[in-house]
Amino acid sequence: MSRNQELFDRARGVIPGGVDSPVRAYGSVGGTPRFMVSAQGAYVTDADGRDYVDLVASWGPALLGHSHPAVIEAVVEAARRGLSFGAPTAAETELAEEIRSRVPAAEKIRLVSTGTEATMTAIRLARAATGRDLLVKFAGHYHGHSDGLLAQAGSGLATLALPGSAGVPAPIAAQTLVIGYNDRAAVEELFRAHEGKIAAIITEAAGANMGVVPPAPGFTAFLSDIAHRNGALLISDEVLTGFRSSRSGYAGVLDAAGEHVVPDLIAFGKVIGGGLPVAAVAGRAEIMDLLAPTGPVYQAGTLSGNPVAVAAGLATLTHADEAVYRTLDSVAHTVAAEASAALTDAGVPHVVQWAGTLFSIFFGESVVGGVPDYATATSQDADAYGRFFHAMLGAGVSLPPSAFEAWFVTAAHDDAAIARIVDALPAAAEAARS
Ligand SMILES: Cc1ncc(COP(=O)(O)O)c(C=O)c1O
Ligand SMILES: NCC(=O)CCC(=O)O
Repeated sequence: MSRNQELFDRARGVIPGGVDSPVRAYGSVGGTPRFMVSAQGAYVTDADGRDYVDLVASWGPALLGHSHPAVIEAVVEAARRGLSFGAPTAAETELAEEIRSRVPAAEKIRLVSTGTEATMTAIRLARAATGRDLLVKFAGHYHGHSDGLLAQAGSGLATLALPGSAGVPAPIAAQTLVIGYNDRAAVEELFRAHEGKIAAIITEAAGANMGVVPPAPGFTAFLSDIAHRNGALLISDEVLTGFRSSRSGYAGVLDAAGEHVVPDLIAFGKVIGGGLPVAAVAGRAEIMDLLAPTGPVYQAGTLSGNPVAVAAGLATLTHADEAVYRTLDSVAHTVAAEASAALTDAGVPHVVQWAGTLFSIFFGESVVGGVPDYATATSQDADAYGRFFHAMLGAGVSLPPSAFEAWFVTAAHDDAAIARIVDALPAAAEAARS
């Protein structure tokens, strides 16, 4: 028996499903999850000693590649000074300033530990600022696992085909109105039907938890306009896209396309922790100042702004210069083009979709015209993806174990790593077809 299997069997005896986050369980692709023991650059190594070119990147944070020397050094130095003080540190201000320098709409920033906390707090702030309760959310978008945000969510709920979560009180679920992404008429209808009651629209800056589904041109600006005309706020969730889609996240991609949108509140996570738990809620100063201790909205955290985690995030952002984003862009385009060519050669219908340097590939006849929303995303051929996934894994390439996730490249994916991916593609494309 493989060591991975042994560890999985043992884990299942004490951890529900053997995993601490459902997306790790290979639920939709089947098989035994790889238990990782180390990660360096573009590679992860499992308990059987096999290495894989990694296209998961810890689900986003490993922008520079795993265990980047500058990040490890910053973490070790910070750890030597102290693991946690429960008191403010200068580095928290430095990280907040670095975030604001890239995303000016983040006028003030509160650090938390997970993306879930960031969106949860953003919603509480929006409700406090508007004195309203209702929230508009898009089907297929994932904003973490707080009660109000699990209806028709992406990520693991999409993978496991769950419509929502048990254990959410009906009155709380009723505060969230879910509609299709990129559907302007549905948004207009909601604001008509619930006049004066909607606190905020929350949207992923670009959908990336049902596969990558970017906003249609003008859609995000439309959301901002309609929210503001109706006295509601726009919350942009950049937990996944932030500092990955571009240097300034998906906001930077929109800016470059001439669509300048200033969200009232923004959630960040993943890259700003560089692999350790840091996330943030940010936005207009007057709204952010509603947070305690300046305002009446309570939010707190024993380990918020933890010095070791902040050191990892700061080192990651400091090293993520223009050259890093050029590399990410070029690696992503090479991998996507090679994969698409192999699938075309094998006669597998598919479409590649982009959000800046982030992409994913949908398989199946129903997606070739493009995937604008969750209804189309769920029509994809997830079984074909599962066969493709396992063929790639067998050839030493670790893709996200779900058809509903983005493919994450890192700046450490060099020619050798890309060559291994390219060599694996023809057989994987054949497997997807059969
Ligand atoms: C867009 C988005 N928002 C929020 C979250 C939740 O973040 P976390 O897993 O850190 O709670 C995630 C990913 O997990 C995400 O992709
Ligand atoms: N795109 C999906 C995620 O990032 C979620 C990771 C997790 O829940 O473990």
